[in-house]
Amino acid sequence: MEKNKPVVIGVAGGSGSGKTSVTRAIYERFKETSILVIEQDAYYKDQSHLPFEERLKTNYDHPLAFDNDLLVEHLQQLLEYKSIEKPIYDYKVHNRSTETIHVEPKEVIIVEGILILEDANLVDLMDIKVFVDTDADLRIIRRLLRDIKDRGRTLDSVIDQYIQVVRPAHMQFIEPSKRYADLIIPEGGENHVAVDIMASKIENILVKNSNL
Ligand SMILES: Nc1ncnc2c1ncn2[C@@H]1O[C@H](COP(=O)(O)OP(=O)(O)O)[C@@H](O)[C@H]1O
Ligand SMILES: Nc1ccn([C@@H]2O[C@H](COP(=O)(O)O)[C@@H](O)[C@H]2O)c(=O)n1
Repeated sequence: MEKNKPVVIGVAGGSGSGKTSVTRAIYERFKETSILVIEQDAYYKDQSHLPFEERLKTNYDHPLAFDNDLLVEHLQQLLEYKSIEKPIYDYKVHNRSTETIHVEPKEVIIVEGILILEDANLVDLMDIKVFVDTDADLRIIRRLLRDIKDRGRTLDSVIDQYIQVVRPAHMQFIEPSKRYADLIIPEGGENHVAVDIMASKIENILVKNSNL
């Protein structure tokens, strides 16, 4: 029997906005069905040719930092129910690992990342586009705590990167991409009403696709 077309949900938003929390909340709803998550961060360009000191200088909030061609190719493969080898990203060394993760296709695909609504080729593949909208003060506080705890950063480096790169790129690229969203979710994964609405929309699309 032929399989239904998978549903693709894009979860965008600024760094620290709560994209991962929203993604996790949706994942929990569909984990018994068939769901996978693709993080745009896994598709940061390979920088193995650069020494560590040079990799520190990369602007990781600019669209050109990502290998979106590979991300689009992988999404197209998953839409055809073909498996992929997803890259693994290491924030501590600012580079991809030499290893990959084998990902089997699923019925629900979540693509999550700061700049996924900025690329028309990615947007074209999405059935539902979400933007997690959280005030800048909360985003920087969350990012500070997370980057020091999980990503091997110092207080000074997080503040410096935020002022020099993250904030300007947010205003130039991320905030304007909000206009492509179908749903704008204030505050992230704790917004249970928004998560309920998304879950029922995903259910509807799954039913519709099964009747095609
Ligand atoms: N509603 C919330 N209240 C408090 N902390 C939160 C909330 N949502 C997320 N966080 C925390 O903020 C940090 C960033 O959230 P995350 O979901 O990873 O954001 P993003 O993926 O958009 O960068 C994480 O450490 C997370 O635990
Ligand atoms: N080597 C890197 C790569 C990325 N970043 C930052 O990560 C942010 C995106 O991740 P979120 O989970 O916060 O959405 C982005 O703003 C980059 O600045 C980094 O610091 N180092």
